[in-house]
Amino acid sequence: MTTYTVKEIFYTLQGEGRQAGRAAVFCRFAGCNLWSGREEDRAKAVCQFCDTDFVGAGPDGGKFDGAAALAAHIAAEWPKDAGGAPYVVCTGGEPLLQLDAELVDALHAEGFEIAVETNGTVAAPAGLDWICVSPKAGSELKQRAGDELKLVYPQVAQMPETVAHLDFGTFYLQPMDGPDLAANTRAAIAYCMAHPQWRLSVQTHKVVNIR
Ligand SMILES: C[S@@+](CC[C@H](N)C(=O)[O-])C[C@H]1O[C@@H](n2cnc3c(N)ncnc32)[C@H](O)[C@@H]1O
Ligand SMILES: Nc1nc2[nH]cc(C(=O)O)c2c(=O)[nH]1
Ligand code: SF4
Ligand SMILES: [Mg+2]
Repeated sequence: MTTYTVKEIFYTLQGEGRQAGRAAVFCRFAGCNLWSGREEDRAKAVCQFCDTDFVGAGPDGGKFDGAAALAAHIAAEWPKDAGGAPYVVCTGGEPLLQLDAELVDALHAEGFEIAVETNGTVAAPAGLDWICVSPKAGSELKQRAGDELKLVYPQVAQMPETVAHLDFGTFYLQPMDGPDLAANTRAAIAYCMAHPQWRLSVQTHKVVNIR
């Protein structure tokens, strides 16, 4: 039986991209292939700008034995008899290191539409309902099609021109959060206005101060 290692599970609104504003259960898997998650390793990591703690187990996290057990735990976070389509966002860390066909089936059996937020270095399993790929400079992109491509901007070695031709429904620039957020936002706005294929993705959950 597969054991899944989960940092946290929580109910909130999707803050980013095309589904922003939609109620969702977030399942944040522990671990990533582009950074250990330890601050002392950040400067030598492939991905150095991560805004997320995905190490260990936090609220409602831990180890889950089997897809059915994890899917049941996720389903328990969705409000009962509330209407709307149950929606789960699998993120991390890197969710595709753990999200497999068994878990896809188990989440569908619980009635969920399944979204994933991935760095694209691992091909997605079949059957996902929404694929968001966020390419990272210095990594090899294996998942080259999906519903939205959401590029954190700017990344000098991964500018929009390098991925604009890929097979995605919508193309987003998401300003890199950190000390230069204001300047990065201005630069992303200028790029989108000069290249209308691209749209701006604001991290709205940070603006309204929810998880
Ligand atoms: C924490 S990642 C987890 C999923 C996956 N590992 C990935 O990178 O797509 C979730 C989203 O946050 C984005 N992100 C991470 N750090 C960011 C930052 N400092 N500013 C803006 N977006 C960031 C990622 O690019 C990704 O779209
Ligand atoms: N509200 C909210 N929306 C999000 N969209 C993507 C997130 C992520 O960390 O993957 C995220 C997150 O952490 N919180
Ligand atoms: S790939 Fe995603 S989870 Fe991993 S370090 Fe980068 S932003 Fe964070
Ligand atoms: Mg986040």
